[in-house]
Amino acid sequence: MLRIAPSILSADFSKLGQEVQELESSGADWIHVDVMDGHFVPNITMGPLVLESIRPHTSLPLDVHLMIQNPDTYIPDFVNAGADLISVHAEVCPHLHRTIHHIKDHGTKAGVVLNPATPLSVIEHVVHELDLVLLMTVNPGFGGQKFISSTLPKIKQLKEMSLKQGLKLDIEVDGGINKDTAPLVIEAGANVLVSGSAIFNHENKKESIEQLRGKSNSI
Ligand SMILES: O=C(CO)[C@H](O)[C@H](O)COP(=O)(O)O
Ligand SMILES: [Fe+2]
Repeated sequence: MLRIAPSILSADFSKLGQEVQELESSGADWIHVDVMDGHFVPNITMGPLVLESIRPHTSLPLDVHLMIQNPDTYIPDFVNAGADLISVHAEVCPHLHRTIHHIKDHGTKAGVVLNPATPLSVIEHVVHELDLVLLMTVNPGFGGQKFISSTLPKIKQLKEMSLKQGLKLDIEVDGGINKDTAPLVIEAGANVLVSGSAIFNHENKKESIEQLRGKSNSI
């Protein structure tokens, strides 16, 4: 099932409650929350307190993308703040299996994120334990970057791996997803599309979400 997960990185941070409500009424499936620490990525965004403050404003699943070093330390805080799914970057997890179990032991769904340069081989040993794999289609750190099309074969490869092993795995993509790139990633096998700037720069959020689903061709 295709799901659209708008990233609130492009929202107006002074009214996040209203912004998530509007995304929900515009047809979003999940809310994607980008957590950046200024170390793993050059940008700093939000932490568990912000997640907690938006939690009462939507019943949609909160999809937390941790772009932070030492994620294990902060997992309980994000769980308590209301995360439904927590994804960690393989690049910062020397004990990936342990970290995934740390998330799942809290009753929260677990995902692993791979940068464009990180191969699928790093998740081969844990893929059957995951709820989701998030393939970055830009280098993480900022919204509004250009989609890197050389990531498409990796999406296809992951879809094949998932089919071959009979996994119930969501394949999420993140970065530069808009009405032109959405059909490419869907064709390659992605079923969860994160999109920030394409939704927030559009005058009509409902229309932009429908465009990402391929239900509307208007601009
Ligand atoms: O993880 C991210 C950046 O690291 C964001 O989720 C992503 O960039 C979304 O923004 P856009 O759709 O504007 O590319
Ligand atoms: Fe993200």
